[in-house]
Amino acid sequence: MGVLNTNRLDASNALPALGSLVILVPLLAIIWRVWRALATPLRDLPGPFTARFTRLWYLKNVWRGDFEKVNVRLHQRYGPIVRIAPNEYSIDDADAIKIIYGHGTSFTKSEWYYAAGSPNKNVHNLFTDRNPKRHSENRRKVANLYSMTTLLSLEGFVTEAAGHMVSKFEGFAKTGVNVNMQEWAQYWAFDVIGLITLAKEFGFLDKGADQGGLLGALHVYLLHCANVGIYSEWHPLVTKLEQLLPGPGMSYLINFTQTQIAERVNATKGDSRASITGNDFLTRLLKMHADAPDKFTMADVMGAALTNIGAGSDTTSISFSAIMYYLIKAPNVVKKLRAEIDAKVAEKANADDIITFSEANNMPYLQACIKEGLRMHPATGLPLARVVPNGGATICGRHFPEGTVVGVNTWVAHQNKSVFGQDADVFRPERWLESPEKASAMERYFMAFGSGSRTCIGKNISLLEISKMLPEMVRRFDFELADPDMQLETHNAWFVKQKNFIVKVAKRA
Ligand code: HEM
Repeated sequence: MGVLNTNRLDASNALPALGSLVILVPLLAIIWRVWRALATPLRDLPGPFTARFTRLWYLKNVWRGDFEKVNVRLHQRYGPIVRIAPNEYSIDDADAIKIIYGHGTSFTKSEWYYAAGSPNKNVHNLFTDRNPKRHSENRRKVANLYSMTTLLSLEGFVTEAAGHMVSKFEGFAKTGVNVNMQEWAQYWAFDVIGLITLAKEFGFLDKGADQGGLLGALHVYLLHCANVGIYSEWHPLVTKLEQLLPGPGMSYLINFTQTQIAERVNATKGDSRASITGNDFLTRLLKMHADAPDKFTMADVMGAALTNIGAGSDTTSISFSAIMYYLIKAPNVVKKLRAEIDAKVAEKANADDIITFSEANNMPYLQACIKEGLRMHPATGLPLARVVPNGGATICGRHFPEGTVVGVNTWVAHQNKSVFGQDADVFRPERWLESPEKASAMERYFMAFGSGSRTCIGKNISLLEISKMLPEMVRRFDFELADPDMQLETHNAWFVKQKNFIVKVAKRA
């Protein structure tokens, strides 16, 4: 009894103490946030009011899925520097690119990137690594594989997948079904990357459907990066919770890649000479491993294969769909483009053959259309966040203390009227062909593939794929929106993906 009584006494004492804590902790948190907002030397910089005190403003707006538009509006309202979180600023200034992203700069990727990789801080990949020395060592190991010279030796795979996509679209033209362009572009992009990397299509084009829940899993991954990245200290816990979600998801991707690697290793019985005869990425990666097993481990082989497969489909399909969308909306551009393609095709020995990369590269208007589509709708839709290095840095004439996070959102950059002209919001490929000076000024602020030492390693893969696929679509088919009044809807979860880009396809009249 006595013991019971004591307990009751303890509990009644504890309650008010707990109550005080419940009030005190949030109060201290508020005081600390207000103090931090007032104490920063950047307090006069503009931005949404709540973003001064909490990252929740940024999280709420990213979660809504249209941050690229919000970000453009913020700069229209507040000017070239806008606060988007207590210690984070979005920048719109072409001169800032060299300072923040230029080769040799000491700016590092921000904590946001931690949530895009493994929660285990000892596991790194090219995209997420925030250690510049280690990143550049690892990038150097594989850079040659992504050079255009190497990739051109894989052009046969790209031709094969383009042929497959064309035959699918011939089928759609016959049956007259509505086609979700972004989805089919993603099936194609997955199968090309499968061929380039493993000499095998994943089966997306064949089946016309997601394989193994991969697309769903990538979507969850992207939602995670975009949102959890803002509170990346929660990354390990949220990752654990996500593992409880049903479906094979990312494990399908990992298992598929692992199986392909194991099959190839078994087939060649570890003898790298047998695999030298092939020329896909895996063959080359296994050869690099055989030549220097300590320097290029099997984990490096797996990492590079996974990078291709994980990063190569959303980006390429969004970009390809964007170009197609703007072409459908601009019949005059299509007319001009077709004239260029037809003239090139007339020089081919066999008009039905898929256009070669060299032919595509010699079509300036085609290249301008690709560039303009990538400008109007770049794949990434959040600021590419970097940490100001020791000693601080001056950006837009303003000193930022070390540790501040700054970034340029590609959507903001590409809508800058002082760089791209008063008609920056119009799809007009001609702007890239008007004068070399103008083109190089725009090039400086063209960030579809990022910038500097962390620029996209897969850029050449995508340009090779798109340069061959786009002219085939344009020269063989007529496209129109299934609903002529359709307003394009997108969702921004790091990548700005089209949601309702549904088209009708007909054989070219
Ligand atoms: C049109 C297609 C593509 C677009 C628009 C695109 C866009 C980008 C952008 C903007 C970055 C910089 C990100 C940052 O600074 O945070 C980037 C980096 C990267 N991309 Fe791509 N990408 C595309 C295709 C690919 C492909 C096909 C691959 C597959 C190999 C790939 C792999 C990577 C990797 C590994 C990085 C990180 C590079 C590094 O930090 O060293 N991308 N990409």
